[in-house]
Amino acid sequence: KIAYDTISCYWLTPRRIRKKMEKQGVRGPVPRPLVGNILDVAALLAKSTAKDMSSIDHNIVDRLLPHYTTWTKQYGKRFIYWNGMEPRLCLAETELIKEVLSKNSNVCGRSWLQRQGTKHFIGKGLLMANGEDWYHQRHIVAPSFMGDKLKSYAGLMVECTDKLIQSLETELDSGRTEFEIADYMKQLTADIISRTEFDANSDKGNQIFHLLTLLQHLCAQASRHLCLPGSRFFPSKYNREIKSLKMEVERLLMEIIQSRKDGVEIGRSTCYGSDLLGMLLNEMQRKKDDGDNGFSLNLQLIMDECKTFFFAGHETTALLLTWTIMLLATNPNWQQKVRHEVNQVCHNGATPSVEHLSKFTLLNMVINESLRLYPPATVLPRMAFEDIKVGDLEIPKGLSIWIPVLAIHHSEELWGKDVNEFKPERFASKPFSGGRFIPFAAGPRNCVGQGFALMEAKIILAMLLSKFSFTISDSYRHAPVSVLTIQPKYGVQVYLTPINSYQP
Ligand code: HEM
Repeated sequence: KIAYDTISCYWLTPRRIRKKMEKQGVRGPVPRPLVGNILDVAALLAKSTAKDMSSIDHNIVDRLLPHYTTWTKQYGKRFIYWNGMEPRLCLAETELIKEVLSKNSNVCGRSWLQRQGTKHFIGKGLLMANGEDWYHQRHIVAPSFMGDKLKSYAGLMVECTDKLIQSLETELDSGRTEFEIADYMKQLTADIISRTEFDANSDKGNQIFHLLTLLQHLCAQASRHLCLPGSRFFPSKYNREIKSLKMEVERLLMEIIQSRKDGVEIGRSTCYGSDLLGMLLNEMQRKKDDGDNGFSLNLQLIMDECKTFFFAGHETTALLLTWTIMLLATNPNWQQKVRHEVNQVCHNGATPSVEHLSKFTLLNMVINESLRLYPPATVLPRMAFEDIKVGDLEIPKGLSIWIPVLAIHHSEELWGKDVNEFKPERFASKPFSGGRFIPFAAGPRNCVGQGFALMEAKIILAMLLSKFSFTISDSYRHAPVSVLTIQPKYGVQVYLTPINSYQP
Protein backbone atom coordinates (compact mmCIF):
# COMPACT_ATOMS: atom_id res chain seq x y z
CA LYS A 1 0.00 0.00 0.00
CA ILE A 2 2.79 2.42 0.96
CA ALA A 3 4.58 1.68 -2.32
CA TYR A 4 1.37 2.24 -4.30
CA ASP A 5 0.58 5.49 -2.42
CA THR A 6 4.09 6.78 -3.06
CA ILE A 7 3.97 5.95 -6.77
CA SER A 8 0.50 7.44 -7.01
CA CYS A 9 1.49 10.64 -5.19
CA TYR A 10 4.80 11.23 -6.95
CA TRP A 11 4.13 9.89 -10.41
CA LEU A 12 0.61 8.73 -11.35
CA THR A 13 -1.39 11.67 -10.01
CA PRO A 14 0.92 14.41 -11.40
CA ARG A 15 0.94 12.60 -14.74
CA ARG A 16 -2.85 12.34 -14.78
CA ILE A 17 -3.24 16.04 -13.94
CA ARG A 18 -0.68 17.14 -16.55
CA LYS A 19 -2.34 15.08 -19.27
CA LYS A 20 -5.81 16.36 -18.41
CA MET A 21 -4.69 19.99 -18.47
CA GLU A 22 -2.65 19.55 -21.67
CA LYS A 23 -5.74 18.20 -23.40
CA GLN A 24 -7.46 21.51 -22.56
CA GLY A 25 -4.56 23.50 -23.97
CA VAL A 26 -3.09 24.49 -20.58
CA ARG A 27 0.69 24.17 -20.60
CA GLY A 28 3.63 25.45 -18.62
CA PRO A 29 7.35 25.05 -17.88
CA VAL A 30 8.72 21.50 -17.75
CA PRO A 31 8.93 20.27 -14.13
CA ARG A 32 11.99 18.46 -12.70
CA PRO A 33 11.55 15.29 -10.65
CA LEU A 34 10.54 15.98 -7.00
CA VAL A 35 11.29 19.72 -7.01
CA GLY A 36 9.06 20.61 -9.96
CA ASN A 37 9.69 24.28 -10.86
CA ILE A 38 10.76 25.42 -7.37
CA LEU A 39 14.32 26.08 -8.53
CA ASP A 40 13.14 28.03 -11.59
CA VAL A 41 10.94 30.25 -9.38
CA ALA A 42 13.78 30.75 -6.88
CA ALA A 43 16.26 31.68 -9.65
CA LEU A 44 13.84 34.16 -11.25
CA LEU A 45 13.09 35.74 -7.86
CA ALA A 46 16.76 35.94 -6.89
CA LYS A 47 17.45 37.82 -10.13
CA SER A 48 14.46 40.18 -9.98
CA THR A 49 15.05 41.17 -6.34
CA ALA A 50 18.86 41.28 -6.46
CA LYS A 51 18.83 45.09 -6.58
CA ASP A 52 16.69 47.83 -5.07
CA MET A 53 14.30 49.57 -7.45
CA SER A 54 15.91 52.64 -9.03
CA SER A 55 13.02 54.93 -8.05
CA ILE A 56 9.81 54.78 -6.04
CA ASP A 57 8.02 52.98 -8.82
CA HIS A 58 4.84 50.98 -8.11
CA ASN A 59 5.34 48.66 -11.06
CA ILE A 60 6.33 45.72 -8.86
CA VAL A 61 4.85 42.67 -10.60
CA ASP A 62 8.01 41.82 -12.60
CA ARG A 63 9.95 42.07 -9.37
CA LEU A 64 7.71 40.05 -7.06
CA LEU A 65 6.05 37.58 -9.43
CA PRO A 66 8.74 37.19 -12.13
CA HIS A 67 7.67 33.59 -12.78
CA TYR A 68 4.14 34.83 -13.45
CA THR A 69 5.25 37.48 -15.96
CA THR A 70 7.72 35.11 -17.65
CA TRP A 71 5.34 32.19 -18.01
CA THR A 72 2.22 34.17 -18.83
CA LYS A 73 4.11 35.67 -21.81
CA GLN A 74 5.08 32.17 -22.94
CA TYR A 75 1.95 30.15 -22.14
CA GLY A 76 -0.90 32.66 -21.87
CA LYS A 77 -3.26 33.75 -19.07
CA ARG A 78 -3.66 30.21 -17.76
CA PHE A 79 -0.62 28.06 -17.23
CA ILE A 80 0.47 25.28 -14.94
CA TYR A 81 3.67 25.01 -12.93
CA TRP A 82 4.86 22.71 -10.16
CA ASN A 83 5.72 23.59 -6.59
CA GLY A 84 7.58 20.36 -5.85
CA MET A 85 4.96 17.68 -6.48
CA GLU A 86 2.04 20.11 -6.18
CA PRO A 87 0.67 21.28 -9.52
CA ARG A 88 -0.51 24.90 -9.57
CA LEU A 89 -2.83 26.36 -12.16
CA CYS A 90 -2.30 30.09 -12.44
CA LEU A 91 -5.59 31.76 -13.30
CA ALA A 92 -5.82 35.48 -14.12
CA GLU A 93 -9.21 35.74 -15.85
CA THR A 94 -11.60 37.78 -13.70
CA GLU A 95 -14.76 35.87 -14.66
CA LEU A 96 -13.15 32.56 -13.72
CA ILE A 97 -11.71 34.05 -10.52
CA LYS A 98 -15.16 35.24 -9.47
CA GLU A 99 -16.48 31.75 -10.07
CA VAL A 100 -13.68 30.03 -8.12
CA LEU A 101 -14.07 32.36 -5.13
CA SER A 102 -17.86 32.49 -4.98
CA LYS A 103 -18.67 28.84 -5.67
CA ASN A 104 -16.90 25.62 -4.75
CA SER A 105 -15.88 26.65 -1.19
CA ASN A 106 -16.99 23.21 0.01
CA VAL A 107 -14.87 21.30 -2.52
CA CYS A 108 -11.83 23.61 -2.61
CA GLY A 109 -9.47 24.58 0.19
CA ARG A 110 -5.96 24.44 1.59
CA SER A 111 -3.58 21.91 0.10
CA TRP A 112 -1.67 19.33 2.11
CA LEU A 113 1.57 21.22 1.44
CA GLN A 114 0.15 24.50 2.79
CA ARG A 115 -1.27 22.83 5.88
CA GLN A 116 1.97 20.98 6.48
CA GLY A 117 4.04 24.16 6.18
CA THR A 118 1.97 25.96 8.82
CA LYS A 119 1.05 22.95 10.98
CA HIS A 120 3.26 23.82 13.94
CA PHE A 121 2.48 27.47 13.70
CA ILE A 122 -1.28 27.84 13.26
CA GLY A 123 -2.36 24.20 13.23
CA LYS A 124 -5.97 23.56 12.30
CA GLY A 125 -7.21 27.12 12.93
CA LEU A 126 -9.69 28.77 10.52
CA LEU A 127 -7.13 29.84 7.91
CA MET A 128 -6.01 26.26 7.25
CA ALA A 129 -9.30 24.44 7.92
CA ASN A 130 -11.16 22.63 5.15
CA GLY A 131 -14.69 21.36 4.41
CA GLU A 132 -17.13 20.84 7.30
CA ASP A 133 -14.53 21.84 9.92
CA TRP A 134 -13.98 25.16 8.18
CA TYR A 135 -17.75 25.75 8.00
CA HIS A 136 -18.23 25.21 11.77
CA GLN A 137 -15.13 27.18 12.76
CA ARG A 138 -16.11 30.11 10.57
CA HIS A 139 -19.60 30.25 12.10
CA ILE A 140 -18.17 30.23 15.61
CA VAL A 141 -15.65 33.06 15.14
CA ALA A 142 -17.39 35.28 12.55
CA PRO A 143 -19.74 36.98 15.11
CA SER A 144 -16.65 38.29 16.95
CA PHE A 145 -15.82 40.42 13.91
CA MET A 146 -19.25 41.79 13.04
CA GLY A 147 -21.80 44.39 14.13
CA ASP A 148 -21.69 45.73 17.70
CA LYS A 149 -18.91 43.36 18.72
CA LEU A 150 -16.72 44.78 15.97
CA LYS A 151 -17.59 48.35 16.97
CA SER A 152 -16.66 47.60 20.57
CA TYR A 153 -12.98 47.26 19.55
CA ALA A 154 -12.73 50.92 18.45
CA GLY A 155 -11.91 52.20 21.96
CA LEU A 156 -9.10 49.68 22.34
CA MET A 157 -7.67 50.68 18.95
CA VAL A 158 -7.71 54.36 19.94
CA GLU A 159 -6.06 53.55 23.27
CA CYS A 160 -3.22 51.57 21.68
CA THR A 161 -2.67 54.26 19.01
CA ASP A 162 -2.61 56.96 21.68
CA LYS A 163 0.13 55.05 23.47
CA LEU A 164 2.16 54.90 20.25
CA ILE A 165 1.64 58.62 19.56
CA GLN A 166 2.86 59.46 23.04
CA SER A 167 6.03 57.43 22.58
CA LEU A 168 6.67 59.03 19.16
CA GLU A 169 6.19 62.47 20.71
CA THR A 170 8.66 61.65 23.47
CA GLU A 171 11.21 60.61 20.88
CA LEU A 172 10.59 63.76 18.84
CA ASP A 173 11.08 65.83 21.98
CA SER A 174 14.43 64.17 22.52
CA GLY A 175 15.53 65.36 19.07
CA ARG A 176 14.86 62.36 16.86
CA THR A 177 13.29 63.16 13.47
CA GLU A 178 13.57 59.97 11.39
CA PHE A 179 11.49 56.87 12.16
CA GLU A 180 11.34 53.40 10.62
CA ILE A 181 7.59 53.14 10.47
CA ALA A 182 7.13 49.43 9.56
CA ASP A 183 8.33 48.21 12.96
CA TYR A 184 6.13 50.67 14.82
CA MET A 185 3.12 49.54 12.81
CA LYS A 186 3.88 45.86 13.51
CA GLN A 187 4.12 46.53 17.25
CA LEU A 188 0.92 48.55 17.23
CA THR A 189 -1.17 45.98 15.35
CA ALA A 190 0.29 43.14 17.45
CA ASP A 191 -0.69 45.07 20.57
CA ILE A 192 -4.24 45.56 19.24
CA ILE A 193 -4.82 41.95 18.17
CA SER A 194 -3.32 40.53 21.36
CA ARG A 195 -5.64 42.68 23.47
CA THR A 196 -8.59 41.66 21.29
CA GLU A 197 -7.76 38.02 21.88
CA PHE A 198 -6.73 38.19 25.52
CA ASP A 199 -8.49 41.29 26.82
CA ALA A 200 -5.80 42.51 29.20
CA ASN A 201 -2.36 43.53 28.08
CA SER A 202 -0.87 40.68 30.05
CA ASP A 203 2.81 39.78 30.18
CA LYS A 204 1.90 36.26 29.21
CA GLY A 205 0.10 37.56 26.13
CA ASN A 206 3.21 39.54 25.14
CA GLN A 207 5.43 36.52 25.69
CA ILE A 208 3.16 34.35 23.54
CA PHE A 209 3.23 36.86 20.72
CA HIS A 210 6.98 37.18 20.85
CA LEU A 211 7.35 33.40 20.53
CA LEU A 212 4.73 33.26 17.77
CA THR A 213 6.69 35.84 15.79
CA LEU A 214 9.81 33.65 16.01
CA LEU A 215 7.77 30.60 15.05
CA GLN A 216 6.29 32.45 12.08
CA HIS A 217 9.76 33.32 10.76
CA LEU A 218 10.91 29.74 11.07
CA CYS A 219 7.79 28.35 9.43
CA ALA A 220 8.13 30.83 6.55
CA GLN A 221 11.20 28.80 5.51
CA ALA A 222 9.07 25.63 5.40
CA SER A 223 8.94 25.29 1.60
CA ARG A 224 12.74 24.94 1.56
CA HIS A 225 12.50 22.09 4.04
CA LEU A 226 9.63 20.23 2.42
CA CYS A 227 11.07 19.33 -0.98
CA LEU A 228 12.29 15.96 0.21
CA PRO A 229 9.65 13.39 1.06
CA GLY A 230 9.50 12.80 4.83
CA SER A 231 11.92 15.62 5.63
CA ARG A 232 9.58 16.89 8.32
CA PHE A 233 10.33 13.79 10.38
CA PHE A 234 14.13 14.36 10.39
CA PRO A 235 15.34 15.37 13.86
CA SER A 236 17.06 18.41 12.32
CA LYS A 237 17.91 21.57 14.26
CA TYR A 238 15.17 23.34 12.28
CA ASN A 239 12.50 20.80 13.23
CA ARG A 240 13.63 20.69 16.88
CA GLU A 241 13.51 24.49 17.18
CA ILE A 242 10.00 24.61 15.74
CA LYS A 243 8.76 21.90 18.09
CA SER A 244 10.17 23.50 21.21
CA LEU A 245 8.78 26.96 20.35
CA LYS A 246 5.39 25.45 19.64
CA MET A 247 5.38 23.62 22.97
CA GLU A 248 6.32 26.78 24.85
CA VAL A 249 3.54 28.81 23.16
CA GLU A 250 0.98 26.13 23.98
CA ARG A 251 2.18 25.86 27.59
CA LEU A 252 1.65 29.60 28.07
CA LEU A 253 -1.73 29.51 26.33
CA MET A 254 -2.82 26.62 28.57
CA GLU A 255 -1.84 28.64 31.64
CA ILE A 256 -4.12 31.51 30.55
CA ILE A 257 -6.94 29.07 29.77
CA GLN A 258 -6.51 27.29 33.12
CA SER A 259 -6.65 30.53 35.10
CA ARG A 260 -9.91 31.44 33.33
CA LYS A 261 -11.34 27.99 34.09
CA ASP A 262 -10.32 28.32 37.72
CA GLY A 263 -12.04 31.73 37.85
CA VAL A 264 -15.34 30.16 36.70
CA GLU A 265 -14.99 27.09 38.93
CA ILE A 266 -14.45 29.03 42.14
CA GLY A 267 -17.25 31.42 41.20
CA ARG A 268 -15.03 34.49 40.77
CA SER A 269 -16.48 34.98 37.26
CA THR A 270 -19.61 33.72 35.52
CA CYS A 271 -18.11 33.19 32.09
CA TYR A 272 -14.71 32.80 30.45
CA GLY A 273 -14.50 36.39 29.20
CA SER A 274 -15.65 38.52 26.28
CA ASP A 275 -12.42 38.52 24.27
CA LEU A 276 -11.82 36.02 21.44
CA LEU A 277 -10.36 33.41 23.79
CA GLY A 278 -13.28 33.82 26.21
CA MET A 279 -15.80 33.56 23.39
CA LEU A 280 -14.24 30.28 22.18
CA LEU A 281 -14.12 28.82 25.71
CA ASN A 282 -17.75 29.84 26.35
CA GLU A 283 -18.78 28.18 23.09
CA MET A 284 -16.95 24.97 24.05
CA GLN A 285 -18.70 24.96 27.43
CA ARG A 286 -22.10 25.65 25.86
CA LYS A 287 -21.69 22.71 23.49
CA LYS A 288 -20.72 20.48 26.42
CA ASP A 289 -23.72 21.61 28.51
CA ASP A 290 -26.12 21.10 25.57
CA GLY A 291 -24.71 17.61 25.00
CA ASP A 292 -23.89 18.68 21.43
CA ASN A 293 -21.88 15.83 19.97
CA GLY A 294 -21.50 17.43 16.56
CA PHE A 295 -18.48 19.56 15.75
CA SER A 296 -15.94 19.25 18.54
CA LEU A 297 -14.28 22.45 19.71
CA ASN A 298 -11.45 21.19 21.88
CA LEU A 299 -8.65 23.02 23.70
CA GLN A 300 -6.11 22.27 20.96
CA LEU A 301 -8.39 23.87 18.36
CA ILE A 302 -8.96 26.90 20.59
CA MET A 303 -5.19 27.34 20.89
CA ASP A 304 -4.81 26.95 17.11
CA GLU A 305 -7.49 29.60 16.61
CA CYS A 306 -5.68 32.06 18.93
CA LYS A 307 -2.45 31.50 17.00
CA THR A 308 -4.25 31.86 13.65
CA PHE A 309 -5.82 35.19 14.53
CA PHE A 310 -2.55 36.58 15.75
CA PHE A 311 -0.83 35.52 12.52
CA ALA A 312 -3.61 36.56 10.13
CA GLY A 313 -4.57 39.67 12.07
CA HIS A 314 -1.50 41.77 12.66
CA GLU A 315 1.14 41.64 9.97
CA THR A 316 -1.30 42.16 7.11
CA THR A 317 -2.78 45.29 8.71
CA ALA A 318 0.69 46.54 9.69
CA LEU A 319 1.73 46.26 6.04
CA LEU A 320 -1.36 48.08 4.84
CA LEU A 321 -0.50 50.93 7.25
CA THR A 322 3.19 50.94 6.33
CA TRP A 323 2.62 51.09 2.57
CA THR A 324 -0.12 53.71 2.99
CA ILE A 325 2.24 55.91 5.01
CA MET A 326 4.94 55.45 2.35
CA LEU A 327 2.44 56.47 -0.34
CA LEU A 328 1.25 59.52 1.61
CA ALA A 329 4.81 60.52 2.49
CA THR A 330 5.63 60.57 -1.23
CA ASN A 331 2.36 62.26 -2.25
CA PRO A 332 2.09 65.38 -0.06
CA ASN A 333 -1.02 66.65 -1.87
CA TRP A 334 -3.00 63.59 -0.94
CA GLN A 335 -1.58 63.63 2.56
CA GLN A 336 -2.79 67.18 3.02
CA LYS A 337 -6.23 66.42 1.54
CA VAL A 338 -6.77 63.45 3.85
CA ARG A 339 -5.55 65.39 6.91
CA HIS A 340 -8.00 68.16 6.05
CA GLU A 341 -10.83 65.62 5.80
CA VAL A 342 -9.91 64.09 9.17
CA ASN A 343 -9.90 67.51 10.80
CA GLN A 344 -13.28 68.35 9.26
CA VAL A 345 -14.88 65.09 10.35
CA CYS A 346 -13.38 65.02 13.86
CA HIS A 347 -14.23 68.56 15.01
CA ASN A 348 -11.81 70.31 17.35
CA GLY A 349 -9.25 67.53 17.15
CA ALA A 350 -11.56 64.88 18.67
CA THR A 351 -10.35 61.29 18.52
CA PRO A 352 -12.07 59.28 15.80
CA SER A 353 -15.10 57.23 16.82
CA VAL A 354 -17.10 54.55 14.99
CA GLU A 355 -19.57 57.23 13.80
CA HIS A 356 -16.75 59.16 12.09
CA LEU A 357 -15.44 56.23 10.08
CA SER A 358 -18.01 56.19 7.28
CA LYS A 359 -17.34 59.91 6.71
CA PHE A 360 -13.66 59.38 5.89
CA THR A 361 -14.30 59.22 2.13
CA LEU A 362 -10.84 60.32 0.93
CA LEU A 363 -9.06 58.21 3.52
CA ASN A 364 -11.08 55.22 2.35
CA MET A 365 -10.03 55.88 -1.27
CA VAL A 366 -6.37 56.13 -0.24
CA ILE A 367 -6.59 52.84 1.70
CA ASN A 368 -8.16 51.09 -1.31
CA GLU A 369 -5.48 52.43 -3.65
CA SER A 370 -2.80 51.26 -1.23
CA LEU A 371 -4.39 47.79 -1.08
CA ARG A 372 -4.51 47.73 -4.87
CA LEU A 373 -0.86 48.67 -5.39
CA TYR A 374 0.57 46.73 -2.42
CA PRO A 375 -1.92 43.96 -1.53
CA PRO A 376 -0.45 42.25 1.55
CA ALA A 377 -1.54 38.82 0.20
CA THR A 378 -0.02 38.51 -3.29
CA VAL A 379 -1.69 35.23 -4.28
CA LEU A 380 -4.79 33.27 -3.30
CA PRO A 381 -4.42 29.49 -3.36
CA ARG A 382 -7.33 27.02 -3.63
CA MET A 383 -6.87 23.27 -4.06
CA ALA A 384 -9.63 21.25 -5.75
CA PHE A 385 -10.57 18.21 -3.63
CA GLU A 386 -12.90 16.92 -6.33
CA ASP A 387 -13.04 17.24 -10.10
CA ILE A 388 -14.74 20.60 -10.70
CA LYS A 389 -15.68 22.79 -13.63
CA VAL A 390 -14.69 26.46 -13.69
CA GLY A 391 -15.93 28.27 -16.80
CA ASP A 392 -14.80 26.12 -19.71
CA LEU A 393 -12.06 24.44 -17.67
CA GLU A 394 -12.25 20.95 -16.17
CA ILE A 395 -10.14 21.12 -13.01
CA PRO A 396 -9.03 17.68 -11.83
CA LYS A 397 -8.92 16.73 -8.15
CA GLY A 398 -5.51 17.54 -6.65
CA LEU A 399 -4.84 20.63 -8.76
CA SER A 400 -4.22 23.89 -6.88
CA ILE A 401 -5.65 27.05 -8.38
CA TRP A 402 -3.41 30.10 -7.81
CA ILE A 403 -4.93 33.54 -8.25
CA PRO A 404 -2.15 36.13 -8.69
CA VAL A 405 -3.81 39.05 -6.84
CA LEU A 406 -0.83 41.38 -7.35
CA ALA A 407 -0.79 40.84 -11.12
CA ILE A 408 -4.55 41.39 -11.36
CA HIS A 409 -4.34 44.62 -9.34
CA HIS A 410 -1.60 45.82 -11.73
CA SER A 411 -3.20 44.69 -14.99
CA GLU A 412 -3.23 47.47 -17.58
CA GLU A 413 -6.05 45.70 -19.38
CA LEU A 414 -8.26 45.92 -16.26
CA TRP A 415 -7.19 49.29 -14.79
CA GLY A 416 -5.95 51.36 -17.71
CA LYS A 417 -2.64 52.93 -18.75
CA ASP A 418 -2.08 54.67 -15.39
CA VAL A 419 -2.29 51.32 -13.57
CA ASN A 420 1.05 51.75 -11.78
CA GLU A 421 0.36 55.28 -10.59
CA PHE A 422 -0.97 56.21 -7.16
CA LYS A 423 -4.39 57.61 -8.01
CA PRO A 424 -6.90 57.18 -5.17
CA GLU A 425 -9.49 59.04 -7.28
CA ARG A 426 -10.08 55.82 -9.24
CA PHE A 427 -12.00 54.62 -6.16
CA ALA A 428 -14.15 57.77 -6.01
CA SER A 429 -17.26 56.56 -7.76
CA LYS A 430 -17.82 52.89 -7.15
CA PRO A 431 -16.27 50.06 -5.21
CA PHE A 432 -14.47 47.62 -7.47
CA SER A 433 -15.76 44.16 -6.74
CA GLY A 434 -15.72 40.86 -8.53
CA GLY A 435 -12.44 39.45 -9.66
CA ARG A 436 -10.65 42.78 -10.21
CA PHE A 437 -10.08 44.19 -6.69
CA ILE A 438 -9.58 41.32 -4.25
CA PRO A 439 -7.20 42.33 -1.42
CA PHE A 440 -9.40 40.43 1.07
CA ALA A 441 -10.34 37.63 -1.40
CA ALA A 442 -14.10 37.27 -2.00
CA GLY A 443 -16.98 34.85 -1.50
CA PRO A 444 -17.62 32.63 1.54
CA ARG A 445 -13.93 32.18 2.26
CA ASN A 446 -13.01 35.85 2.20
CA CYS A 447 -11.12 37.56 5.04
CA VAL A 448 -13.16 37.22 8.20
CA GLY A 449 -11.22 40.16 9.72
CA GLN A 450 -11.83 42.59 6.83
CA GLY A 451 -14.13 44.90 8.87
CA PHE A 452 -11.70 44.78 11.80
CA ALA A 453 -8.70 45.59 9.57
CA LEU A 454 -10.39 48.51 7.81
CA MET A 455 -11.69 50.01 11.05
CA GLU A 456 -8.24 49.66 12.59
CA ALA A 457 -6.49 51.19 9.57
CA LYS A 458 -8.86 54.17 9.45
CA ILE A 459 -8.55 54.91 13.18
CA ILE A 460 -4.76 54.63 13.22
CA LEU A 461 -4.20 56.66 10.04
CA ALA A 462 -6.67 59.37 11.08
CA MET A 463 -4.98 59.72 14.48
CA LEU A 464 -1.45 59.73 13.06
CA LEU A 465 -2.31 62.21 10.30
CA SER A 466 -3.85 64.65 12.75
CA LYS A 467 -0.69 64.60 14.89
CA PHE A 468 2.18 64.33 12.41
CA SER A 469 3.14 65.15 8.89
CA PHE A 470 5.18 62.53 7.04
CA THR A 471 7.99 63.08 4.52
CA ILE A 472 9.90 60.20 2.99
CA SER A 473 13.47 60.06 4.25
CA ASP A 474 16.51 60.15 1.96
CA SER A 475 17.54 56.85 3.50
CA TYR A 476 14.42 55.03 2.26
CA ARG A 477 15.34 52.33 -0.27
CA HIS A 478 12.41 51.14 -2.38
CA ALA A 479 12.82 47.37 -2.41
CA PRO A 480 9.53 45.49 -1.92
CA VAL A 481 10.02 41.76 -1.34
CA SER A 482 7.50 38.97 -1.02
CA VAL A 483 7.81 36.81 2.11
CA LEU A 484 4.30 35.34 2.23
CA THR A 485 3.22 39.03 2.21
CA ILE A 486 4.64 42.13 0.43
CA GLN A 487 7.20 43.73 2.75
CA PRO A 488 9.58 46.69 2.43
CA LYS A 489 13.00 44.96 2.53
CA TYR A 490 14.70 47.69 4.60
CA GLY A 491 11.60 49.14 6.24
CA VAL A 492 10.10 52.56 5.48
CA GLN A 493 12.01 55.53 6.92
CA VAL A 494 10.08 58.78 7.23
CA TYR A 495 10.67 62.19 8.82
CA LEU A 496 7.93 63.08 11.26
CA THR A 497 6.96 66.66 11.98
CA PRO A 498 4.47 67.31 14.77
CA ILE A 499 1.30 69.18 13.93
CA ASN A 500 0.64 70.90 17.21
CA SER A 501 -2.47 72.91 16.64
CA TYR A 502 -5.84 72.00 15.17
CA GLN A 503 -5.77 72.89 11.46
CA PRO A 504 -9.23 73.20 9.92
C1 HEM B 1 -5.20 44.61 5.61
C2 HEM B 1 -5.37 43.56 6.37
C3 HEM B 1 -5.75 42.20 5.87
C4 HEM B 1 -5.68 41.66 4.62
C5 HEM B 1 -5.17 42.33 3.34
C6 HEM B 1 -6.19 40.32 4.70
C7 HEM B 1 -6.31 39.47 3.62
C8 HEM B 1 -6.86 38.21 3.70
C9 HEM B 1 -7.05 37.35 2.58
C10 HEM B 1 -6.68 37.68 1.14
C11 HEM B 1 -7.62 36.21 3.03
C12 HEM B 1 -8.00 34.99 2.20
C13 HEM B 1 -6.83 34.06 2.13
C14 HEM B 1 -7.09 32.92 1.22
O1 HEM B 1 -8.21 32.57 0.95
O2 HEM B 1 -6.12 32.34 0.76
C15 HEM B 1 -7.77 36.33 4.46
C16 HEM B 1 -8.29 35.35 5.28
C17 HEM B 1 -8.36 35.47 6.63
N1 HEM B 1 -8.08 36.58 7.38
FE1 HEM B 1 -7.42 38.35 6.70
N2 HEM B 1 -6.56 40.06 6.00
C18 HEM B 1 -6.32 41.18 6.74
C19 HEM B 1 -6.58 41.35 8.09
C20 HEM B 1 -7.09 40.39 8.92
C21 HEM B 1 -7.39 40.59 10.31
C22 HEM B 1 -7.23 41.90 11.07
C23 HEM B 1 -7.83 39.37 10.80
C24 HEM B 1 -8.27 39.01 12.17
C25 HEM B 1 -8.62 39.83 13.09
C26 HEM B 1 -7.80 38.43 9.69
C27 HEM B 1 -8.14 37.11 9.79
C28 HEM B 1 -8.27 36.27 8.70
C29 HEM B 1 -8.68 34.88 8.82
C30 HEM B 1 -8.95 34.13 10.12
C31 HEM B 1 -8.75 34.38 7.51
C32 HEM B 1 -9.20 32.99 7.08
C33 HEM B 1 -10.68 33.05 6.74
C34 HEM B 1 -11.25 31.75 6.24
O3 HEM B 1 -10.51 30.96 5.66
O4 HEM B 1 -12.46 31.56 6.42
N3 HEM B 1 -7.36 39.09 8.57
N4 HEM B 1 -7.31 37.57 4.84
